[in-house]
Amino acid sequence: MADLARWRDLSRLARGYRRSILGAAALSLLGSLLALTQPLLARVAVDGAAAGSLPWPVIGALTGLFAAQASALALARYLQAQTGETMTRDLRRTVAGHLLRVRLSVLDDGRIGDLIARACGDTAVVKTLIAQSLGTGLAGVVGLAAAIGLLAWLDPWLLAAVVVLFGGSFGALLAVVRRVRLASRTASAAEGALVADLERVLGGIRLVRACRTEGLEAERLDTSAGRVYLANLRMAGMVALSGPANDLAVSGAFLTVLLTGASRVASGAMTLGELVAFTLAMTYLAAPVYEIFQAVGAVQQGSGALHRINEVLALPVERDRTVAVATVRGAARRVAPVLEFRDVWFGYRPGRPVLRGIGFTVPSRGQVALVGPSGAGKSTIFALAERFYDPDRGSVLLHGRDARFLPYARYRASIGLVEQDSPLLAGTLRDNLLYGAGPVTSRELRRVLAMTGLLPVVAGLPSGLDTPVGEHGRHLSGGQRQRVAIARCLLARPDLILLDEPTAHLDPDSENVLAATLHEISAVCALMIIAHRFSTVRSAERVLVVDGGLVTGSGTHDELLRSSPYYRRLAAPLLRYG
Ligand SMILES: Nc1ncnc2c1ncn2[C@@H]1O[C@H](COP(=O)(O)OP(=O)(O)OP(=O)(O)O)[C@@H](O)[C@H]1O
Repeated sequence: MADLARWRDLSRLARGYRRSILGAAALSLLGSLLALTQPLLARVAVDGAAAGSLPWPVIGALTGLFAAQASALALARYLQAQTGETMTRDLRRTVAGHLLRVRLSVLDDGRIGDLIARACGDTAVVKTLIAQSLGTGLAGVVGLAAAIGLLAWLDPWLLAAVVVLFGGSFGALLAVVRRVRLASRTASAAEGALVADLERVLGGIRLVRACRTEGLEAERLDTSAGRVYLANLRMAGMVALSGPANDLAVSGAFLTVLLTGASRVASGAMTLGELVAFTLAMTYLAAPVYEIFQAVGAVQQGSGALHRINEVLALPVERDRTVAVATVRGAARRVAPVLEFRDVWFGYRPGRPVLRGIGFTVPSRGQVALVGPSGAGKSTIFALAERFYDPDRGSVLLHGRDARFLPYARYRASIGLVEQDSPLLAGTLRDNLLYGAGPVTSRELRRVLAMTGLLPVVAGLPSGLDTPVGEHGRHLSGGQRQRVAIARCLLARPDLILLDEPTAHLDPDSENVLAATLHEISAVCALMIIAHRFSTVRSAERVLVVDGGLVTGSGTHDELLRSSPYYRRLAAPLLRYG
């Protein structure tokens, strides 16, 4: 059953490349057939030479056949390699495209490094499968049948001896091939784990250095590398085992043919030319047998990789519902809140709700501040507002429309997100500002830079907007990164910006710049802020108190100070340090 599924997967994969696979198979076959005619000519040449005259036209034809065979095989190999490369490229595109759309809940659990290994390593294994197996295997089967036919025609008795010897090694090899598949899957999984470990360590290299855990991490990587080594070694052992078995069968067969043949030539039952022709034809038997084994081995290995790729392609992706939704325009857009949570329940794990019936609205202008103790669910509210996750119950509405029925791209175009650590991509400052923004005029860019207080920053950089920001924007300060992230959001012209305020202390100047920026922004679009600073809470038109996955209070700062003892307690540190 599993075998059937494997061949089905393979044939589905090969469907789009049928022409080049068949072309390569035809060329390989042509090479094999050209090879098979050589023993017949060799027999005439050797018998002629034994009789005392060299038949030059036959020798010329034989040389021509050698050249034609070599050319056909070279072309076949190139075509196979090209098909393998094309297929790998297409598979990588498909896997990468799929990974970019995979649901975030899946990525929360999955090991990113392992997914990278599958997208890069396993797709390359599949290439080997294609390059080695499909075309060659097909040609090998036909070539084997033709070689057996020729040998039977030359001498059926000698062939019987050969078949017995080859048959034994065939059985032994089949047993090995099955184990190779399992070992290959283990090796790929171990390799995925190693890449995942490396990705984790390099991603947190500053933490590793600061905690002086290089030795510990090196040990872990050693262990993972050791697992890959062992799995590959086991596979190599099995492949190596099959080699001598094959060689033994081939040597035995040759010896038997030469000994039996020599006595038959001596007794006059066979000419020397016939024995040479048979021996030559036998060498052409070994090649297809080898090709078939290689193909079966490659299919076993490749199907392990294909299985891992199929697992990635089976991961659920964000899919737009096919419901026509009219754009909300004009008055309706102005009247409806830009964002509404209506009795939203959500948990990362089944039966463990983090949000327990959250409800609030965000008007189309002004600032709404979210405050609450650590772990209350503030970031989770942002994650649902961005539709990184879907609510388990209740609904999120954008301009009064249920978010579930809006295309993801359209929904997210309306909502900008500025995370606390404001990750930037490597590239120039301009690249980062315009990332995902669409066409932007230089006037607009200047206006946003002024609004976010970035003009002096840009002026101070060696190449202005074209200065590289370094990996994750490390050449910029935390505050500057935050403002670049805000500017990037603004350039995409969203209706609402979600901003997770930095917890780190800002100097008074930076804090004033940020407060002024937020004030200006809230005049052009709605702003929802996870607030860590008294100044932010104070200037918000509305404050939402989130506690234990519920909104437990709502109003202005002053109203809440009067009405909510809990808020008073919560705001005390803000009042003290803000
Ligand atoms: N990706 C996740 N997978 C599983 N649980 C999560 C995940 N993210 C958050 N949680 C859990 O959900 C709860 C709410 O977390 P959340 O980050 O929303 O709180 P928060 O109010 O933003 O906290 P803080 O102010 O400390 O950032 C916490 O118990 C947290 O452990």
